[in-house]
Amino acid sequence: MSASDLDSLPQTLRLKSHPSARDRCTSAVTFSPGTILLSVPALVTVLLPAQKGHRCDACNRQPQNQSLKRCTGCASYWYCDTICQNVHWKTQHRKMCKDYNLYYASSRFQNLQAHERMDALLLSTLCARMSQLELGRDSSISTFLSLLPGPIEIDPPSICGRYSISADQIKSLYSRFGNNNFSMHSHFNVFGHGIFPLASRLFNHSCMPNAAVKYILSPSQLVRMEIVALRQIMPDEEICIPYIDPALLQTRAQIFELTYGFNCNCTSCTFLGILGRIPDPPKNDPELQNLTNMLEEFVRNMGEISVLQTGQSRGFPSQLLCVFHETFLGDLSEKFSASSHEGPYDIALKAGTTLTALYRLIYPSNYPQIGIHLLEMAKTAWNQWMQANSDDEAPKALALQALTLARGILTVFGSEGDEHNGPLLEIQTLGHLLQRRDRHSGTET
Ligand SMILES: C[S@@+](CC[C@H](N)C(=O)[O-])C[C@H]1O[C@@H](n2cnc3c(N)ncnc32)[C@H](O)[C@@H]1O
Repeated sequence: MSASDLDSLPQTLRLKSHPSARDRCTSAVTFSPGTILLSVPALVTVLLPAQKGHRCDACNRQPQNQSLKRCTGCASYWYCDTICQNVHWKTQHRKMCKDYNLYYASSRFQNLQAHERMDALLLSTLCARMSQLELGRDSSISTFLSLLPGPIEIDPPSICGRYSISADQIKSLYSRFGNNNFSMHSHFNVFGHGIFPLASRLFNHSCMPNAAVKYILSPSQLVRMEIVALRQIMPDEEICIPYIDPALLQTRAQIFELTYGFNCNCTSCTFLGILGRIPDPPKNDPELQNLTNMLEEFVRNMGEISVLQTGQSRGFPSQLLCVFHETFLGDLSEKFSASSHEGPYDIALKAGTTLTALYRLIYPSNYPQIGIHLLEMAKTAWNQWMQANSDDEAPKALALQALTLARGILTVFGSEGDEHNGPLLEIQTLGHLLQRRDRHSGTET
């Protein structure tokens, strides 16, 4: 491959060999939590169908107080303004515009499943981009072609537009899709799929990652991916990101094998491997109550570092094994979501407290999902405080405590996605309300 993409690697990162994953990215320095380890622009992106017309097809932002303008050629692509339209036209759309509507309506596209359609559009866009650049001479495309192919060979879908790219080259591009491409999100809601070759080349997976991925949306620019340190990373430590949600405790091994072609041997997988088969959680209330009490107490005494991060299973109470059953987490989240907005708030807060303990066990510290959950807990406790008739100030104290923890975690992750309505803004607003509002008079004190 052209070495240029790796030549532009920040001096703080090193690529070293890995026994089974070819290479691994290590740190050359000590990174503190919240440091941006890498920032790279997308090679190409495609919006989810539900986002079309709501986000700009070039910069992927959701503009406020401004309507998007349609491409006058195909009327199927939307832009903030002529700057975004020109960027997109020059980098990819020119080669697809004329054929897009016929292709989209064709049975060869309509017969595809939703995820295959996203792949077909991303592959078409990648080919359009390649044919507008000099084939193979662009460092990002060379990097993409140097990525490890996925474990299963699948025929590529037929694509939109005509390019001087051979069927073999298209096959070769598509063989890298399943295990290298990214779902992009803004405030933890997925809005599209994107290709970021250098990030794919560098970062292996861990279920206890020390870094996480976020997306920066800016006017007139393609989306940027940033890799953020979740904790202190020491020199020579491998930097890993999560490819999928580590909370998929039972199904993740199969996903790694089928989609990515590896067996994960991170501390979390080692821990679960030693403990063996995960039993079903109890169904009846008293037993469930005992279990949740035990889990919360275990996590309270666990300290900052989870046992799934140390991989040390000695002393882990066997009665707690069933909390790793995916149905346990699923049932708790359902219970919390069902009553966190409209109540009964005490039921939501009880399920939410157990869920916080479970998250602290299965995710590394500062993992953004814990922060998002704590923010929801703070909002629920606020709702309870607003609704209560008594002088009980406990919900307010809980809201403040959850908000402080959420702020700490989400500040490490930093700003990302759309510039409006993000969790950091919600934290600021709720913090302001909690500090200044008197529940009884509804006035600021
Ligand atoms: C996005 S690439 C990661 C970069 C890769 N190490 C390289 O040298 O290009 C994804 C592929 O890397 C390998 N991989 C990633 N994480 C791994 C892990 N934790 N253990 C073993 N292999 C891994 C798998 O082959 C996977 O399909």
